[in-house]
Amino acid sequence: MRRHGKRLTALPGVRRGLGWGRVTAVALAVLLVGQLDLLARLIVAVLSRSPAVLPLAVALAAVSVARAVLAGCREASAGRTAARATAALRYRILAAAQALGPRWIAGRPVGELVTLADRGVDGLTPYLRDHQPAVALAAAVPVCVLVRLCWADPASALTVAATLPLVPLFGALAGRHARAATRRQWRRLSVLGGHFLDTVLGLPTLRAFGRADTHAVRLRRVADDHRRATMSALRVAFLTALALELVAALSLALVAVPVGLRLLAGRLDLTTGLTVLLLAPQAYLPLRALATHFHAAAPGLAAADDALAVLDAARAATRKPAASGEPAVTGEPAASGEPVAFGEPVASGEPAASGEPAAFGEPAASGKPAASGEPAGAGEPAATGGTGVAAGTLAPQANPRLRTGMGEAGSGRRRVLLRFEGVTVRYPGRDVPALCGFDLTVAVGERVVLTGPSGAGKSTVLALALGFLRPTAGRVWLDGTDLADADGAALAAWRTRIGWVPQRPRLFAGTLADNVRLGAPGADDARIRCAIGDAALTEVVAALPDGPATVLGENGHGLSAGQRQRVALARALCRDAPLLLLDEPTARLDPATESAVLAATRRLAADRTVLAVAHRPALVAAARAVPLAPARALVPA
Ligand SMILES: Nc1ncnc2c1ncn2[C@@H]1O[C@H](COP(=O)(O)OP(=O)(O)OP(=O)(O)O)[C@@H](O)[C@H]1O
Repeated sequence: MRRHGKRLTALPGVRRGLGWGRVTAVALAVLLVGQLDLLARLIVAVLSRSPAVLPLAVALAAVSVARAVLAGCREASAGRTAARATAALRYRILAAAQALGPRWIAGRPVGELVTLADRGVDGLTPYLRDHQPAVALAAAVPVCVLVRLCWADPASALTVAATLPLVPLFGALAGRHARAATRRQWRRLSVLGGHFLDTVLGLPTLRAFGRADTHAVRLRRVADDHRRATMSALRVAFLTALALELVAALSLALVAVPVGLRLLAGRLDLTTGLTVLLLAPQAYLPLRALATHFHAAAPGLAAADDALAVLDAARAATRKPAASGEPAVTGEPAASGEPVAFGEPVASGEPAASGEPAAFGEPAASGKPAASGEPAGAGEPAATGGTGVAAGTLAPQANPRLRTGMGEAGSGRRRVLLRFEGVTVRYPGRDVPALCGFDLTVAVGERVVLTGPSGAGKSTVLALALGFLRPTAGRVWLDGTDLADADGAALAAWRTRIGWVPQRPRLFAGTLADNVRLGAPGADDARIRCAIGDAALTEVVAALPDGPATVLGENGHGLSAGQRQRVALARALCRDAPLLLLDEPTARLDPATESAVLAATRRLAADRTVLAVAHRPALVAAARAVPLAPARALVPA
């Protein structure tokens, strides 16, 4: 519990809410003692027909109202705190998932993440709304009651003080089992959520292959596991409550019986006896309530483990390493294999580190490589391109030349936008790396197409360029910034300059225009229409009932796979980004549509940098081809 406490209190409003909860707990404890004290006196006054009845009744009514109002305010505040904190945590989980990227999300059952962000985070409400305020009450009330009992009857106070620790002691013993049981229950629930969503999403496939029944049986088995885990958690909760009731009842008997005997023997006055009998149960009550709230909060705390793990993973993934090597801004030629800093020109046509040929359609080398030792950034005439911008700047519009790539070609020098140096990527749990010692340099304005057999690591290269992955070895330079040095904000800025068409594009429920606008939230209708036209979608959209305003179903339901691909292309084109990353943009298209999309892509690529993956010769013919061999072929046996 303490493990989470500190981190959960860092959520917005929680610290203030807990502070207010502690203050009101003390006030409520004082009011409770006063209320019961007055009640005891009032009963005695009524029995003895004392004239103090009226003032005592008025005082009791006033204290009762004050207590009720304070308790109401406290509950409302706790509810508000919990709602605010859970909303913030949910947002952070989604932001963390976004920072971790699609590869991380794809690596775990999507239903688990949904269950975590939904029911898991909801489970924290009882912890923040009920359990935390109950902790404050459990600390304040017994102390106030004991102080009052000490004053009224020290013998009873001693009995209460001696038996009171038994309640938290039994609670803690049972709590250990409860924590393990609820942890098991939460695990089963997330597995169930994952299976359920996987089954629903894959229902068409399952039905087509006649496997829906088998999956239903599996789902039932997982649901049974969850039911058993839930029953086990409930059993622990019921047994704990029973044990605590017994402890409290026995403890009260130890207080009440002597008080009764002393009352009968006339060794205790009625007011004191009544005060003790009314107050003593109140010392145990908040501790028993705390145990109940603990059981209600336990599932949320189990989910908090997972939520904090996701946030930690995102922090680790986007943390800027302390002393990683800075790129040497020395002005050495790119071919020397040294890292090239942002703003450093590369001689056009000069073989890159990987020994690739000059970019397609670009004039051959006309400029000499910068002499070693010559400062790369400074001292270059502005017209020759790529100068004067500090290394590490991934922000958009860092250099307007990036927009077009013009000028560099003319001057014979082109600035390096992307550079992979001896990059190796090994996915967790895989013996063979996905990429091994990969080298590639992409200059501004270049069009490069990665080719190679399935599994050669083409999509992995794009994931590195997007900053979704970090290399196991080697370096990736994103516009002169080492990917290893790029933190979350730098990567977010870098991605604003990228138009990306993934291999399996994801469309969202909403209008077709909204799906295209996702790439450029401020785009007006004319720009959307233009992007739709460029992606050869005009006829498709015209045939839809409401044109671009037609509402699509989940993941573009209502469009063919090829049409969905083109919507994703339109989204990337609409973004008007200087760098396009295309992962098989024309897969799933018929030859006629493919050539229309290719023509549009080539037109747009004319003033952009393009790194594409393609098996089809049509796209390869329009750019510099970089063949990739599967890494296992490069790894010595
Ligand atoms: N998340 C992952 N976890 C483990 N291994 C992965 C993961 N993603 C990819 N791989 C492995 O890495 C290798 C390269 O995958 P990648 O998707 O980059 O290949 P590709 O060349 O794009 O293939 P295709 O042409 O079929 O899309 C493959 O062997 C694949 O099995």
